[in-house]
Amino acid sequence: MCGIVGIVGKYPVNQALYDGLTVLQHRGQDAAGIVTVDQNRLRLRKANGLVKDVFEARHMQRLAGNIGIGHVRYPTAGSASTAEAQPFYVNSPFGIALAHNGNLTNADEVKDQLFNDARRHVNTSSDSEVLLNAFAHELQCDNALHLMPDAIFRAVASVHRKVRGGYAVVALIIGHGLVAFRDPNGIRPLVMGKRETELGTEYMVASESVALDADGFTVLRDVMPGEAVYITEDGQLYSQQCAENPTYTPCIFEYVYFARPDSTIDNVSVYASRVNMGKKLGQKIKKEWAHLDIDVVIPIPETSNDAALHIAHELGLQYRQGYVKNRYIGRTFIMPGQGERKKSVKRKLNAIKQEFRGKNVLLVDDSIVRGTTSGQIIEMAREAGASKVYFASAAPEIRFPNVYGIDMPSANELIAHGHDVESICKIIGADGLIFQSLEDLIAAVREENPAIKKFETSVFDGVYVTNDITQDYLNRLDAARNEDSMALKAANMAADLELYNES
Ligand SMILES: O=P(O)(O)OC[C@H]1O[C@H](OP(=O)(O)OP(=O)(O)O)[C@H](O)[C@@H]1O
Ligand SMILES: NC(=O)CC[C@H](N)C(=O)O
Ligand SMILES: [Mg+2]
Repeated sequence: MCGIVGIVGKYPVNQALYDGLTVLQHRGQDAAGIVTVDQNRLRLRKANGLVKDVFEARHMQRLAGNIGIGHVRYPTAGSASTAEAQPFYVNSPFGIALAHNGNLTNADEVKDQLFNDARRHVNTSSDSEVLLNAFAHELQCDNALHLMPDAIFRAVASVHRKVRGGYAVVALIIGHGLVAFRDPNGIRPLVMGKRETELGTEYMVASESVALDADGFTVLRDVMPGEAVYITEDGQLYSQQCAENPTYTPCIFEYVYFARPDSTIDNVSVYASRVNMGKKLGQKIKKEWAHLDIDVVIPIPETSNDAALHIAHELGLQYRQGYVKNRYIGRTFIMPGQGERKKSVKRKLNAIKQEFRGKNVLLVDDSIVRGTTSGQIIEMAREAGASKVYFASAAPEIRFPNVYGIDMPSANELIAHGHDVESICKIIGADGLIFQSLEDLIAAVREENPAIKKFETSVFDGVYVTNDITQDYLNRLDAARNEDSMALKAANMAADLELYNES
């Protein structure tokens, strides 16, 4: 789940882009990049690493200009090479840079088509470079010296017809301005806002509203599924629905795990949805586990904190922060490779013994994906002296791969795949395990915005909203991106000479 930002300002935007990316760091920890336009030229800095490490003072000085976009990456396609850090760039037409959150499900076909139709070469294995070329190709078809808003919207409409999957996009077109668009199902989030200055209105788009808050922009609204927004260099704002049959189907996992609680996505406060998840799961526990003698509720920091507190309230039990989180270690789930993830749990979390000794504890997490966290955390609870360790997950069992921008490519790596609750409980070593039902999860989020009738819930139910996911596709995805093939790719990567090679 990457993070994207874009600003059309009246003053230099480098610092605001940097600050926006910093508060979106939880969406991608692997690479970061910024592109600005200065005197008709694109200025680029991108590299692997956290925002604070990628941009040094000398890079920030180079990133001049009042208009720019930025990206933090969590790879879901291609490799982890610096060459696949974003934004990507093509020089024709006009000079375009693009940043993408999401994942295309027909990138290979589109890539072949672009070569056959337009002799366009895509140099990396990133689906985002394919998306950029698809957009550039459609803009090129117009053949005008300067594109009017209608031409840009026509190009986005053609992109919607040709590419499939999840995508929220920001792009810069030299001599024109910033274009932002969202896939026709609205799987990935995108919000826009504005800020008044003495020189006029500045506009910003971002994956989450928290980036707008950090930069002092006020939220105007979400970009609608299928909609495109075009803000010219001098600050004229145009928007148009570009999809033929848009549906409002945002990814429910944003609310479960990805987004920050202080963000509002599609008019749903992420925090409020997590409170609701806690309340609903608390009620279920009360009903189904009335016979259990739980002493205390303990969250697994940090995403589960809000849900856990409300489970405790429902049960009338104490909520205790039994684990301390090392603030210098990032999120485990979005780390590349199971080895890294496994090692990081113990470096990241440590138990406070007094909260466990002789007690029956209920540990709460937002979700169980590969079981990396839960298995180790339960072991820690026992080592700290817990008598019984029960476990509750605020999301249902994750049994199916994700194809829209979350790196869960292989069903076999999911702990719930092919297992019922009892056997998952055994594998993670708990004395009892309970999951939220999908119905309750959907209700928890919908309560905050009933206008959303449906969510993208494929990891829980195997229903893919783009209607193009076959077992054959999932098999190919698994073969290309499971742990073993990614490890092999990483080993071979050092031998690749990258086209993008600036430091
Ligand atoms: O079953 P797993 O494969 O371990 O994945 C699920 C865990 O990973 C995430 O935590 P993470 O450390 O990424 O972030 P957090 O600090 O925001 O909770 C999530 O909150 C769960 O704790
Ligand atoms: N998580 C994402 O949004 C990833 C974007 C893109 N598919 C990449 O791998 O770079
Ligand atoms: Mg967690």
